[in-house]
Amino acid sequence: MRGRFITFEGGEGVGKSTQARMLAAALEARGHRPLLTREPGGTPGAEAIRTLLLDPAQSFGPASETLLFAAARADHVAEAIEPALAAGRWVVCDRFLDSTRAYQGGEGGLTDADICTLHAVGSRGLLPDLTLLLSAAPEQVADRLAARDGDNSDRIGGRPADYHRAVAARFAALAAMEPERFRVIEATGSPEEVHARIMAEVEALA
Ligand SMILES: Nc1ncnc2c1ncn2[C@@H]1O[C@H](COP(=O)(O)OP(=O)(O)OP(=O)(O)O)[C@@H](O)[C@H]1O
Ligand SMILES: Cc1cn([C@H]2C[C@H](O)[C@@H](COP(=O)(O)O)O2)c(=O)[nH]c1=O
Repeated sequence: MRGRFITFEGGEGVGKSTQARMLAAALEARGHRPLLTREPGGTPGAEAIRTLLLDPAQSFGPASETLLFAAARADHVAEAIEPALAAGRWVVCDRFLDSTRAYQGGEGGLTDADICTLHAVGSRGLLPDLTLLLSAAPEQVADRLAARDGDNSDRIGGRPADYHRAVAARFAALAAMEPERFRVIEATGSPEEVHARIMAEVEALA
């Protein structure tokens, strides 16, 4: 039986990586052998593209930035995600297509339709079974981010607050457009409290 594909989405510092690790551990405790992975990245080639994309010393126009995310994803899907799903493993991925739609869509580069076309060509249109959108106001996670990053934001995380507000609005719009795939998870409270909300959604999937 094909495995399940679960993605975590949301803005900077809302707790996606923390919750992805907690979900993978919970699945392991239930006897699964999940693949825990991330974007951009997850394969040697995609990790190399990640280094380029997040390097503050690099500069890309909106279209080239979008194409690089799509190229990294195509490699990740072909080399890691699809083989794991085909082998019956669950895949837990920290960011995926919806991050490109929210971060690069509407920024003067490619349209949402263009991004979905690229995904159809590069990654055979693979969509998650469940997308967990972690939601918290930027001011609610500002302390977390400051403690984790200090002044060391990457090329995209370091963009102005207005950009990140627009990203949050696009995530919310995507979740409203696809309620069958998305679950919006309140990301405030302790990691354990957020994890319990997530497990309630994952139980419903299994
Ligand atoms: N529920 C929580 N309460 C308090 N701190 C948290 C919580 N969840 C995560 N953190 C801490 O906040 C910081 C950001 O969390 P994490 O790296 O999981 O977020 P993220 O969404 O993956 O961020 P980014 O997209 O910027 O990589 C980390 O230092 C983490 O330990
Ligand atoms: C997949 C993807 C990511 N981004 C941005 C979002 C973040 O600023 C970085 C990734 O860093 P993280 O610490 O691993 O969350 O990249 C993006 O703009 N578009 C995408 O498709």
